[in-house]
Amino acid sequence: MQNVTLIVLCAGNSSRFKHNTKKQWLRIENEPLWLNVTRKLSSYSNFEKVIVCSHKNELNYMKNFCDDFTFIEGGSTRQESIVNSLKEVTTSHVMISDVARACIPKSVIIELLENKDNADCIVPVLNVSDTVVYEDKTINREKVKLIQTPQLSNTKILKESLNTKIEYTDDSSAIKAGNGSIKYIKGSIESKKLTFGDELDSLPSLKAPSNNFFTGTGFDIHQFEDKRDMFLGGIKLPTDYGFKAHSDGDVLIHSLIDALLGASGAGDIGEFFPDTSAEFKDIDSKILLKNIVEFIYNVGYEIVNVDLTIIAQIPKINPHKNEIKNSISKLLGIEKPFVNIKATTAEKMGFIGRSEGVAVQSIATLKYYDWKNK
Ligand SMILES: Nc1ccn([C@@H]2O[C@H](COP(=O)(O)OP(=O)(O)OP(=O)(O)O)[C@@H](O)[C@H]2O)c(=O)n1
Ligand SMILES: C[C@](O)(CO)[C@H](O)COP(=O)(O)O
Repeated sequence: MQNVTLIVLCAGNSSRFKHNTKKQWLRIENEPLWLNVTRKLSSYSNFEKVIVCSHKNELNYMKNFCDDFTFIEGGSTRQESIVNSLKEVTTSHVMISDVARACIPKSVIIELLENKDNADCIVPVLNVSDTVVYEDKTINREKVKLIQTPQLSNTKILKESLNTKIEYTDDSSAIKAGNGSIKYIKGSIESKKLTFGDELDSLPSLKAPSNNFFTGTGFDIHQFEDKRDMFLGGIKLPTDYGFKAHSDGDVLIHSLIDALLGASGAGDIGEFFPDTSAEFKDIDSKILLKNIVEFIYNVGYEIVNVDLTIIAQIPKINPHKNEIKNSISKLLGIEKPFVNIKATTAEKMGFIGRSEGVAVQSIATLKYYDWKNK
């Protein structure tokens, strides 16, 4: 066993990527990119521990995918994510890689490890063969290096070097600033970092996402309460009673959220928005749905269609169906024909039949974002 921990940084926002799906969640067949990258890197050597540093919104979801790694919540910058992850590192050395470098060859990992004791930080680099202009002046390209990851560092020295308020863009810059020694090894074109949305062609060796469909169901029920506004499907209905709830009580949106979470395997509404939290008291459920829709797109899905059945003795739903459909279509970011709203009474049976409340049953279908065909 190498006295080395592997950290894969997956906590970024992909803000320059500008696809609805974050780059770490692109699917390679059925596997998210972060898992594909971490599995490949961890198979290249005998690491003592493998840490996956995850965005706080995705930490619990990521944990569903694999029991073999340690999952750590990242910070708001790459450096903060490293500092958080380093708290779990007890080995003498640590290898840190960006998930955004998806196709690192095994030879780079082997060479890094072979050089482990030759400096405080071992860094793969590429030389530059194009002319380089800096602020309108052509500079000596022989002196320019393109710095890649993974970088292999002495853990103690890296921890000390990062005990600073200065933000470094990579580990070697921090170690160098603390007068640590650096050894450069040959990097690889295949290790190119995926940064911008139009760079997807830089992953030719990765397989396209599977064309599977994913289905989830949702169900929610709310009792009426007098003198409350009634919200259903994100619109306000003209009644003098609403729903008893911790939030605004939009039973349709809550049911739909559960269907979306079900289809993506992400748990249920209570895991995202606990009804014990003051933050969600009387909250507009449209905000909750927008949050979940962003999550669903971020983690690699597109919404195919939803079908919602409202079970209500009162109020009458038919006059409002079209408005609800428009509202849901807008909130989900899908065309109206892919949102179906049905309504039925309970034939005066049971508590819904006695006009004590409303239930909504939902089904949602998702597919993976097809990043190969964009
Ligand atoms: N708070 C952060 C920011 C970045 N990273 C990781 O650091 C690497 C840097 O690559 P980059 O292309 O900058 O990724 P993002 O930060 O996601 O991209 P952007 O800056 O465009 O939002 C990525 O693996 C990213 O997941 C991280 O773990 N935590
Ligand atoms: C660490 C890094 O990959 C080295 O090239 C790079 O600096 C990280 O990229 P970012 O865009 O600064 O996050």
